[in-house]
Amino acid sequence: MSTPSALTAATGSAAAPTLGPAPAVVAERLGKVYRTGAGEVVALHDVDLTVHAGEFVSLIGPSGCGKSTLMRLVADLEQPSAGALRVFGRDAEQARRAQDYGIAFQQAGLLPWRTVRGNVELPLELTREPRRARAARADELLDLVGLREFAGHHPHQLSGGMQQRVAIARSLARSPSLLLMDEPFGALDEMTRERMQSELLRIRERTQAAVIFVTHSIPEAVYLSDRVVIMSPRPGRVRQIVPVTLGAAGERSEGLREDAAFYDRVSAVREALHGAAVAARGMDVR
Ligand SMILES: Nc1ncnc2c1ncn2[C@@H]1O[C@H](COP(=O)(O)OP(=O)(O)OP(=O)(O)O)[C@@H](O)[C@H]1O
Repeated sequence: MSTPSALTAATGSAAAPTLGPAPAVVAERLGKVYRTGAGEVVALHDVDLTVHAGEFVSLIGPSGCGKSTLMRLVADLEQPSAGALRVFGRDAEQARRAQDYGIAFQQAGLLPWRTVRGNVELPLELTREPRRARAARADELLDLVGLREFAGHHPHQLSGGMQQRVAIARSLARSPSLLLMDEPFGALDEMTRERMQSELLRIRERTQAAVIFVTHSIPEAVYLSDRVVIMSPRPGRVRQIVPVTLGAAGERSEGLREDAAFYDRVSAVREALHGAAVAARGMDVR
């Protein structure tokens, strides 16, 4: 069950006066039911969430609670069964056509027959960007993720972390105002993962894009986010939203991971997650 205060915090800005840029994402009473041969699966029910322009929000919750489904709805890869969804004030299909967002999911999803440069340039080719502009943009992005010298390599010649960096560079090709990242670091070892998190903070500081980030790691969510959204077990709802308040992306250094304020936020998210699980078990006992 969602707490009223969490929902108020989550949706408050949906009704706020339209000052400043439109929120990156507004979901109102969003629902998704999958219909399969074996019956119906209610993946999301009454999800209310606002992600502000430039904000970093992580989604965390038990396996199967609908995190990826929510991302797929925002990306217009699935259609909602109920409720409303706006991406920068447009519906999800318009936002996809306007290329308001970039996507980086767990599998880097690179085309193996293309070079690193070819992969990064792909979104620009699809929109028929002139060759020279494409090359210049790819150079810029490969610099940003520290892979310029690997431009001519193919994905299989790179480590997992490097492949993810290529995927992130590609997701930034059209300078999106929103990045959708579904467990992008899930398959990486701990050291590489921490390095990638720091890089993502740096990239975010440079691009000022809003980010919706799915993860199973509480410390990762806290280290990266402005707010952590805790979802309840299926059918997924927003159970609670934990503000992180550890400073801007550019102010978060490696040392923060040892900071008492960091541990405090990690505990707050852990308790909220635990509360969501207990509440769900309570609901099941009927
Ligand atoms: N295409 C589909 N058809 C039928 N059911 C689906 C489909 N995609 C997802 N589901 C179901 O919807 C529910 C939510 O799935 P989803 O992948 O969104 O969860 P998740 O929170 O991202 O899980 P995880 O943390 O394990 O990645 C699950 O019960 C899943 O089995």
